[in-house]
Amino acid sequence: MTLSAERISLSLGGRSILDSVTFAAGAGETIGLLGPNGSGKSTLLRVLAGIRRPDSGRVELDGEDVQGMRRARIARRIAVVSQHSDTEVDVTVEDVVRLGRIPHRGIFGSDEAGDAEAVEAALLATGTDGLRGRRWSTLSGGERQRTQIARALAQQPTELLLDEPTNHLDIAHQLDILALVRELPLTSVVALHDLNLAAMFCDRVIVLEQGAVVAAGTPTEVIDESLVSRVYQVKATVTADPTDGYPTVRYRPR
Ligand SMILES: Nc1ncnc2c1ncn2[C@@H]1O[C@H](COP(=O)(O)OP(=O)(O)OP(=O)(O)O)[C@@H](O)[C@H]1O
Repeated sequence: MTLSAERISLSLGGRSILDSVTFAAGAGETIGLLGPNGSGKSTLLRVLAGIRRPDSGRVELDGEDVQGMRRARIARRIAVVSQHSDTEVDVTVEDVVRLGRIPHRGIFGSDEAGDAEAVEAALLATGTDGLRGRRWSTLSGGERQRTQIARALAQQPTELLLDEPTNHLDIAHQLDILALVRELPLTSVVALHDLNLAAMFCDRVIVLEQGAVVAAGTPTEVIDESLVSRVYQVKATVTADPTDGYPTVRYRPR
């Protein structure tokens, strides 16, 4: 269960958006995708999910080219939580989570017991079981985000791609969602802005700047004062947390 990108390049509107991006996520790894606004994180996630075709390079799922795979087959493997997941129809939380089961429906219908079990497990894991009957339009931003993550989990993917999943979440839910992602036996690629959370929950991080990978490795190897200053143009003090050793970033005013 590995997802890899090999020299992915993509231009949009005459501008280079992804520039020869290469990386491989091993089975069960949580990879943090870091980089400033507009550095190409969401675009790379879309390419990894087979939603956007790169100009050159290839994405492989267990060694197979994603571009050659049927959509339904990709959807049984890869679940995506995008930044602006929304729904036009005013359905309930449970209905949204149940959408995650669509890729598993065969021509002879679905495994109803399996579907119900997956939906239940996803609701429980994300703490949305208490919201199951609530209408989407009545949910807060954080509740919507957790519902979308539940939908992705109900899909029972082997790879999970999340675009800023902690957006809108309070601190407790940020910690809970990232702990959950890390504990799941899935390969996850997570776009994140918060370097401290990335340090706490990612096995490895990849840093993009103007579409190119400028650093990659464990959070301890990558997240340091020079990176924060070079890539984000922010002065910071980075220390190793005395308890767990993770790099801890304290920003200075600009
Ligand atoms: N369809 C498009 N046409 C032209 N430019 C695009 C298109 N989609 C994205 N871009 C540009 O590609 C660049 C990368 O965008 P992307 O959304 O991947 O960045 P990001 O790192 O996810 O940013 P953020 O942190 O702000 O979410 C941006 O400059 C964006 O304006």
